[in-house]
Amino acid sequence: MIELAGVTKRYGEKVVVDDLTFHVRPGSVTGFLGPNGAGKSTTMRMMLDLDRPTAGQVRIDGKRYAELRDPLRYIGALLDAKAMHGGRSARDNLMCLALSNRIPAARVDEVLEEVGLAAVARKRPKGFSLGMGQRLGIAAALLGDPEILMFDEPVNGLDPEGIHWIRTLMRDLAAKGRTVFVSSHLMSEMALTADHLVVIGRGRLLADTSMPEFIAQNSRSFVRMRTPEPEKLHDALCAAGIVVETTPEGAFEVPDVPVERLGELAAEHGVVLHELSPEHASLEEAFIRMTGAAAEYRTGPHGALPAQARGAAEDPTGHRGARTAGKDA
Ligand SMILES: Nc1ncnc2c1ncn2[C@@H]1O[C@H](COP(=O)(O)OP(=O)(O)OP(=O)(O)O)[C@@H](O)[C@H]1O
Repeated sequence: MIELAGVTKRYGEKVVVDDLTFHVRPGSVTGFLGPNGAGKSTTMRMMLDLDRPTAGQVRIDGKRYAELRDPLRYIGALLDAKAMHGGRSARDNLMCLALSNRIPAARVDEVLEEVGLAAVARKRPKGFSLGMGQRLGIAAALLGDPEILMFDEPVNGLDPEGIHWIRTLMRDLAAKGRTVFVSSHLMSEMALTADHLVVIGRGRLLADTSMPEFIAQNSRSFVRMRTPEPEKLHDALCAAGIVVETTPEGAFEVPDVPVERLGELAAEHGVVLHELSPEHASLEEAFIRMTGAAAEYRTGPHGALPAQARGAAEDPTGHRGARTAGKDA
């Protein structure tokens, strides 16, 4: 279990992590989501005692990191896959870590096997592909067989096989009762992996919720209807007890009614339809809406602009209730 209480980090005047309080529990994958620059890596660094909070506390199984005996046996982390010594073999890199943390040497070969790098164990990481580097970083995280695992953007730059492998690994670790904490800026990725979500924007906590709850709240299904006779359609739907929302463009969005029933109703009342389409709110867009006002950089018509220069109250998607058709996540 990882516990954060009022954790804050300032660099000069800038508050990068702002009073974060949440728990990361065992037996599940907790996704740590936020747009670029939200403060995820800084938070993870503070969890690992690589950065000191300006205020607040982090506890690992009730203890401060510095109080942990053999910390790699408690908590293993992939923060920066390039952190390995490029001139030493993959095996030697892990061997150094093992020796300095009183981990048996035999464990090095075990983890190399587990991450699929046994064949290149004697090669130097500087010649490794991005995916091989990530696997080596994960081998280091697994070395102490820790109860808690932390991965910072582990799928970045990986091919589909590598992504699938990491997803499966995280799910397996959680199924074995481990605490798995993984950061990402992609909701779609988390929807496939995480049981629980902690969302931050500009260092602040925006959501701390189970994945099913987030999906239930944000993946609303509805039918979009457009007609040149809006009043007639509106009256017909209201007479049938159906609640509609009108978009700024004048379309109707009707939740929780089958598309067939709406088509039949329109036909019964002789209403001409120009559109009748079932849609889902995408989880990715729900996430963008949630974090949009808190995003540090957003793409404007002239490229990326600091968000504060664009007015924080503005809807980041450019229009109300942005939604897309198609499958969630
Ligand atoms: N040592 C530092 N000194 C000053 N500012 C820093 C320092 N480290 C991070 N920051 C700033 O803190 C903010 C949060 O950075 P952080 O890397 O934690 O975000 P992140 O959510 O991990 O983003 P990304 O997804 O882009 O990695 C950024 O504005 C960054 O520029």
